[in-house]
Amino acid sequence: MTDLKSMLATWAEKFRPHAEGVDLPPHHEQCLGCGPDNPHGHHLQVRRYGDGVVAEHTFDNRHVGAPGIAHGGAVATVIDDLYGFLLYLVGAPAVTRQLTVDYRAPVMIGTPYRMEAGVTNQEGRKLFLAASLTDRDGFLVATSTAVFVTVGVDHFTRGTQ
Ligand SMILES: CCCCCCCC(=O)SCCNC(=O)CCNC(=O)[C@H](O)C(C)(C)COP(=O)(O)OP(=O)(O)OC[C@H]1O[C@@H](n2cnc3c(N)ncnc32)[C@H](O)[C@@H]1OP(=O)(O)O
Repeated sequence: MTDLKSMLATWAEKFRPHAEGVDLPPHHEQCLGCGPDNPHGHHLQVRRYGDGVVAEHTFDNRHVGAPGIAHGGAVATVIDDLYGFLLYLVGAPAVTRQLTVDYRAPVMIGTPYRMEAGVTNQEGRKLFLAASLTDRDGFLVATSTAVFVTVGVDHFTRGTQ
């Protein structure tokens, strides 16, 4: 299990501008969205793309809802985690206050999708975010918006009390 101390020790290296196209580091090793050591996780790999972030992602049989189709909650999980990489570029930790997903078409198991996310507006502590998921033909499968609220490190100590 990732402890808070080791997670925070790596944050200065994460919450800074990263070069275009580079792989961004996971939030921590056990993160459900991107942690490489979480056997139940999505192992999302994300790159900086201009002012936003991009990932190519394929859902597998651990994430099935209806046969052959990704569970909507799994799709929302990955989108939520993708937003978490924008925080590196913003330069401050934040958490999801509101997340909406418009499921325009089924997300198929075993099919690669391109996911993009960016910041549409920032007002004080509030970050307004948007994301999209498209297939290889550029067909729009899902769109999303979210409101994240920046928090201090003390927010994360709650999980260790
Ligand atoms: C390190 C990053 C890892 C990223 C991993 C992926 C993301 C995640 O999974 S995060 C986990 C899920 N999210 C959570 O657990 C968060 C739970 N919620 C909370 O802890 C609190 O509600 C928290 C911290 C978000 C906000 O609480 P608090 O600090 O009291 O702020 P609060 O005053 O309620 O709201 C802050 C501002 O947001 C505004 N706001 C709240 N909800 C909304 C909304 N839906 N739309 C627009 N604005 C909103 C408020 O009006 C307020 O605005 P202003 O400052 O102008 O008055």
